[in-house]
Amino acid sequence: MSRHLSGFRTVLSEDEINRALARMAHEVVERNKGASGLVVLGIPSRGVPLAQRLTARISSVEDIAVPVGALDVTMYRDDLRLRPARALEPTDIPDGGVDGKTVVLVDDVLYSGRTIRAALTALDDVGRPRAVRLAVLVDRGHRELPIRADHVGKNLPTSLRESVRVLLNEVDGQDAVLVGATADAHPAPEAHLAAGEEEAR
Ligand SMILES: O=P(O)(O)OC[C@H]1O[C@H](OP(=O)(O)OP(=O)(O)O)[C@H](O)[C@@H]1O
Ligand SMILES: O=c1cc[nH]c(=O)[nH]1
Repeated sequence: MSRHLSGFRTVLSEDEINRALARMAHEVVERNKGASGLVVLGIPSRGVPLAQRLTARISSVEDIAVPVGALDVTMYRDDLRLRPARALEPTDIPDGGVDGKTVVLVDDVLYSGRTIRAALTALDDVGRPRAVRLAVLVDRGHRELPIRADHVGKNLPTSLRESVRVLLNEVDGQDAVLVGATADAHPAPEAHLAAGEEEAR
């Protein structure tokens, strides 16, 4: 159980996160038939350290350096007016860019899919990859857009009233994935609640 959040239960421990990332790294290499031509981009905030960890594992599997960076999607969101203002985070595209490369986007949680839609639009302003793939630590369901992940650490069926919290050492001083009911963190999209749609898919 987390030391930080009462009412939340642990669904992935530090060891389980490490194992999930190791598996995902092998999957990425398998799908790409190696690690050449890959560019890994994390979506701030916690997607960035996850991208760095995933890339380190891919590099060690294949024994080549894989470029890793960050892609901020803040200004590309379609819900800017519906959410509290957020600070911009750095975008850091590795030397060599993304043109003709296979970009692996990395995020901690996949939920409505709107963050990934924004990432695809942000990527348009960076270049034209050969392909874009998506790796997420947790897929909690409840998509609002036709977006799916290629590599998933854990599929986690959730209620719309629950929130998933990913804690990472680099940011939080602890590795864990927690789920719990909350009134504040990731409210369910209004449309779902208005329609009375509540429980796990
Ligand atoms: O699929 P979606 O509905 O877009 O939700 C997923 C996004 O929500 C969280 O980010 P959040 O906006 O909470 O900010 P964070 O990156 O600082 O955690 C999470 O990190 C994903 O980026
Ligand atoms: O529960 C959720 C939903 C979106 N993003 C998160 O980090 N957690």
